[in-house]
Amino acid sequence: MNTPPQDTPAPVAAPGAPGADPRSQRVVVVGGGPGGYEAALVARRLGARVTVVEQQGLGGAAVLTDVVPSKTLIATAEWLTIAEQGPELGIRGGDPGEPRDRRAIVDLEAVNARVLALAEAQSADIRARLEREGVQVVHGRGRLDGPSRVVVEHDGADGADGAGDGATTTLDADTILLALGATPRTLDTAVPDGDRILTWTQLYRLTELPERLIVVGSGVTGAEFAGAYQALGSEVVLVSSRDRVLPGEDMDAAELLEGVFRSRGMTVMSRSRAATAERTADGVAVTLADGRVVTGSHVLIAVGAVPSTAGLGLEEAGVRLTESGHVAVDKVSRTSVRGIYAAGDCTGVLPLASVAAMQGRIAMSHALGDAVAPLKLGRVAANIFTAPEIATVGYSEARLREQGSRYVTTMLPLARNPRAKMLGMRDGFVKLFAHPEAGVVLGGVVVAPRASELVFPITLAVAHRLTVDDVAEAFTVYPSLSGSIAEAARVLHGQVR
Ligand SMILES: Cc1cc2nc3c(=O)[nH]c(=O)nc-3n(C[C@H](O)[C@H](O)[C@H](O)COP(=O)(O)OP(=O)(O)OC[C@H]3O[C@@H](n4cnc5c(N)ncnc54)[C@H](O)[C@@H]3O)c2cc1C
Ligand SMILES: NC(=O)c1ccc[n+]([C@@H]2O[C@H](COP(=O)([O-])OP(=O)(O)OC[C@H]3O[C@@H](n4cnc5c(N)ncnc54)[C@H](O)[C@@H]3O)[C@@H](O)[C@H]2O)c1
Repeated sequence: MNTPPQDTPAPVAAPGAPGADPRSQRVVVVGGGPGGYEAALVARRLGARVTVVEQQGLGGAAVLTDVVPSKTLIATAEWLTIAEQGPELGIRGGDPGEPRDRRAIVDLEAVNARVLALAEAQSADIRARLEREGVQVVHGRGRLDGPSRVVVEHDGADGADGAGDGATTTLDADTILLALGATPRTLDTAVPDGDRILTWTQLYRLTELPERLIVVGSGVTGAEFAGAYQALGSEVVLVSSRDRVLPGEDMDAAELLEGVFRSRGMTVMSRSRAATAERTADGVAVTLADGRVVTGSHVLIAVGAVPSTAGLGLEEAGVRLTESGHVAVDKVSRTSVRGIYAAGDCTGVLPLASVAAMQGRIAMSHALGDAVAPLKLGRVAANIFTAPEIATVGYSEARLREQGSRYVTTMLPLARNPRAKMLGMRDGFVKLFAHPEAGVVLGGVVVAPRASELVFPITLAVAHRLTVDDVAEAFTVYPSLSGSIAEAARVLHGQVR
């Protein structure tokens, strides 16, 4: 898990505490992604008058272009990966065939239509929920006009606001939450055209599978899409500027995944920085910094994201931004301006939907004088939706080493687990980290199909400071994949003194 240090602006008093009646508080949330809409619900529950300003659609990038669409696409890829086991498990004709043969059975237009319909429906559900709870939703682009006012610029796209091009609405606020999110980082020398040179938000317009997809960037986004498109039937070249895929993740997990990618026929180019991407007569050409040229039918640029904080009057209002343009916040989501909070990807704390939502909830509890516990990054659970999935929780091994913490660890290969053998699963492992004397579980990594579901017992152990003996003594079903978690805890029992 990646846990960048948090900036700590000078402490300021919570505007709603102590004694202020939340019902007299006007809260304006700018940005309706998980950071914003979860916060709006908490603020309403605490009795405040709440307005959410959103320019794109409720649910934000998480629902409309990032989490929901990518995981829905990956669901189709996952079915094809499972079907590969068909012949081994005695199913005649169950094998979807070599990746290139899948082009005949995958209807990408139908896949993407499903993806987009699901995202739209979820966005509509969130809007309906907010309105049902009494949150006012205003469509438009919000910007700060000083420390306690938001001006909304309308583009006329939402008739419900009765506002047209150039019209503005002014919202005065006691508390403002900035939940602005981020957008794909692009390279000046690889300008996306939405057709052959693509960002991840543009992938869902494709009606046919890319014949040969070049993925630039081997972070979580690049790895997830490279794996998914390969499973769907595209030939995939993954261009990684670093030594290995997933440079920020558990090294054993990243090495295992890279091995799986290669064994499935993916070309993984490490220490290869893309310098330019250009259209050719029938596709694209990516030129690497060392002069090599990689050709393909399409290229996906997945080189990170930039916070959506520019041009919104933040610094003019006194909100301190970091060098990378993120809003500097402390562990209760306060910015450098009293009454202005920030949550989610625009803060750069840890770009996950779950963390954004938690930061937003914490901000509102703090602002409105409710009980609040600061954000604890050492407990976050995350998952990389590749095949196999990589789920992590708590402290990573890199972090434990970095901070000089003493720990004991064990890693059990999934191939030894009886249920995994029955299911024909080979690639994966369970790894636990624990304190060498107290035996408290500090973190863990699960690499397995559906690791996102399997990791929860470790999440509970980390959240409640359970020991390896607590985990080892709990019953697990026989046979089950989660049996490996209890088994790993039993191994660690012998190492804890
Ligand atoms: C491809 C991909 C897959 C991902 N998958 C996962 C995953 O599986 N699990 C996970 O936990 N995380 C995942 N993430 C990360 C996750 O998407 C983000 O952490 C999450 O979206 C952050 O939520 P947010 O509320 O900060 O911002 P966003 O979801 O980006 O929402 C911000 C909203 O604010 C709006 N906005 C911005 N500026 C203004 C303005 N001035 N006025 C009005 N509205 C404005 C934007 O239009 C947007 O709708 C993924 C990211 C990517 C790129
Ligand atoms: N499943 C999930 O929860 C999920 C999925 C996707 C993203 N995310 C979140 O988003 C964050 C960002 O992930 P990301 O992958 O979008 O960005 P990232 O910044 O983590 O990775 C981008 C990668 O691109 C490489 N790169 C940059 N320029 C390059 C070039 N010119 N040529 C080749 N490689 C180049 C970088 O070295 C880096 O490794 C993650 O840390 C994660 O928190 C989460």
